[in-house]
Amino acid sequence: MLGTGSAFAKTFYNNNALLEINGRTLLLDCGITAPRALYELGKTFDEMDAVLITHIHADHVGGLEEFAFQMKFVYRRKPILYIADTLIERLWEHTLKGGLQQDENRTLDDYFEVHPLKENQPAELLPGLSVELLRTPHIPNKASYSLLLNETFFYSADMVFDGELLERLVSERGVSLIFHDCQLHPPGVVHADLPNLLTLPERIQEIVYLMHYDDNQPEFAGRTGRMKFVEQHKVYRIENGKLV
Ligand SMILES: Nc1ccn([C@@H]2O[C@@H]3COP(=O)(O)O[C@H]3[C@H]2O)c(=O)n1
Ligand SMILES: [Zn+2]
Ligand SMILES: [Zn+2]
Repeated sequence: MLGTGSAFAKTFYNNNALLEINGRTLLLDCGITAPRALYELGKTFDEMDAVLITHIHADHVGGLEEFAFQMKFVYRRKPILYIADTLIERLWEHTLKGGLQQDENRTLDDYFEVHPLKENQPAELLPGLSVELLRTPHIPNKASYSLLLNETFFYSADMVFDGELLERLVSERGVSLIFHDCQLHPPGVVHADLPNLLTLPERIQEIVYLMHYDDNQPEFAGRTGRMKFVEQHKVYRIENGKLV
């Protein structure tokens, strides 16, 4: 985990991750703090084979301008950008164009090999890694996509609590591991809050790991039921859909 913090956290970096599989690396969201977090882990943008964006908030896309510029002018390579088809225009027009456009014609395609993803359609993003985008509620009228990785690992984008979805993912889709954003203090208007997550049955809590939390997270040690916190800069090994 590059970071496990909320958008406003200062002692934790933005909730971004590296997914490594068969020698390839996917950057999972690229927030404002991603360049710094990579640097502290001794990694460079050149080590990323692709980046996947869940939704357009700065803690998930704010590092993309530096990523694009470094890849173009330092590493001289076009990385793959995986993103929902519905977000492509918005990402360029509303987030990146101001910094990246240098002449009239320069677009997202000049910096990234853009691979649009469709929701509910699994795609193999790296050899051995399938990803299905699930549109989950975050901000009204603003698309945000959680991820189903290799059919077994649910990684929430920012989303409000949806206990029924989690139940269905476990009982009908065979999900065996859940990393979920968690706002520690209610009310979770645009995120799942801890009291809501604590209403999950224990058998689901057992497989839930909490992330995207505020700086006061240490105060909540021992107050998360059967759920555990995802830890920043920790490497998690996942085999057959389970942490090992
Ligand atoms: N309608 C909104 C929009 C945003 N926010 C806060 O701003 C943050 C943006 O990044 P985030 O990680 O989605 O968390 C959002 C809320 O803290 C919020 O609380 N309500
Ligand atoms: Zn966020
Ligand atoms: Zn968000």
